[in-house]
This record gives sequence, structure tokens and C-alpha cells, in this order.
Amino acid sequence: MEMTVTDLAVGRGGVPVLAGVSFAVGSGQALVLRGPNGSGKTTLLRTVAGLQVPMAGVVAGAEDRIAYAGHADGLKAALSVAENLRFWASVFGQSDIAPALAAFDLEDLVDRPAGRLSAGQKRRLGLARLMVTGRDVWVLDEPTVSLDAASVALFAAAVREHLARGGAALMATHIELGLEAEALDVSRFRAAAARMDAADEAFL
Ligand SMILES: Nc1ncnc2c1ncn2[C@@H]1O[C@H](COP(=O)(O)OP(=O)(O)OP(=O)(O)O)[C@@H](O)[C@H]1O
Repeated sequence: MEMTVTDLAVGRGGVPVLAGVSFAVGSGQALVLRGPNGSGKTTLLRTVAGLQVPMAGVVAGAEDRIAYAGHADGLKAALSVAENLRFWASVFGQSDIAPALAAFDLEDLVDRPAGRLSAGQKRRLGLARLMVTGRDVWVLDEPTVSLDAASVALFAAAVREHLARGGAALMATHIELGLEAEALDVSRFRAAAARMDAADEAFL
């Protein structure tokens, strides 16, 4: 399994943000996107995950294989931790939620409604959902936001396990996860229109 991104151009509100982006992520590999705030990491991840249409280029090899976790947790507040995970497992045709509960230290919280979890607990539940999708390619936008050091370590272990099983991960993060991951700075793909904007600002 390999996801290839070829000459991709992505934008927000019709304005090009990145252009000419090419990379590949295969089984057992992680690629970390770097770049300053506003450089286009979220826009790129959303496009790769199929949540928005590319302005040009192709994403191949990942059809129906991507599990996306973005800034919004997307949890159902009235459902318990276990019910949230069971719901997502059923959507993806899976049934076993026990490994996900264990991996993200959620076993003591199974019956608590998601709406009454702390921010870090919500994030752990949001990430645990990745494990019940059964999908190969995890596309993650700032997955460690709100996580304490112990939870970051749980997350890193879950990613490592996913890679060891032949999965792949593409993520934007400013945190060092201790993974053997390649890094790609998206700044070098900044689109021409975005550069023009910056130049205009500089002259004001
Ligand atoms: N909803 C939107 N409509 C129009 N422009 C947007 C929208 N969201 C973001 N942008 C702009 O698109 C550009 C890229 O934003 P993006 O969120 O992809 O960057 P990022 O690298 O993920 O930033 P951060 O590190 O702050 O999360 C920025 O200039 C931003 O202002």
C-alpha cells in the first residue's frame, strides 16, 4: 500500500495556498508536515483526506483507506465513551473496541458521556476512534493538542503499533513524537498568489 500525492495544488476560499506538492507514504511509514502557522498544513491534510477538492494534482492509492482526525473532535456529547467508539466501529464495519480503550487509557471512563470529559480525555477518545476504523492511512492534524506528556506517549505508541501492522500516517504536528518519521516543510510549496499577498503586506 502506498499513497502518492502528485503535483497537488490546494487552496482556501478560492485562494491558492500550496502548489506543486508531491510525496509518497507507504506501509510502515510516517510523514510529518512542518511549517509555521498559516502555511497550509491543515489545507493540505483536508485535501488529501478528500474533505475538499484539489485545485490541481492527484491523490492516489488511498481511496477508502483514510481515517482523518482534525481539529474538531466530532464526538457525540450525549453518548458514553464506549457508545461513541461502538458507533464509529459500526460505521466502519468493525466491532472490537477493547484495544482502542486500552491504548488510550479510557477503560475507567467507558460509561462517562463524552460531553463530560476533559479536553485531553476528549482528544484521547477522538484519537482512539482511529483504531476502530480499521483504516490503513491515518491523516492527523495536530493530534497532540490538549494531551499531557503521558497521553502524548500513548498516542506515539499507538502510531508506532499502527505502522508496525503495515499502516501509514501523515500528520501535522509541532511536537517531537520520537517516531522514525520523515519531515516535509510545506513552506517550500507556497503558492505564487500567497507569495504575492505577503509581498503586498510588506509594502504597506
Ligand atoms: N476557512 C478559511 N477561509 C479562507 N482562508 C482560510 C480558511 N482557513 C484558513 N485559511 C487561510 O489559509 C491559509 C492556510 O491555513 P491552514 O489552516 O491550512 O494553515 P496551517 O499550516 O494548518 O496553520 P496552523 O499551524 O496555524 O494550524 C492561511 O493563510 C489561512 O489564513
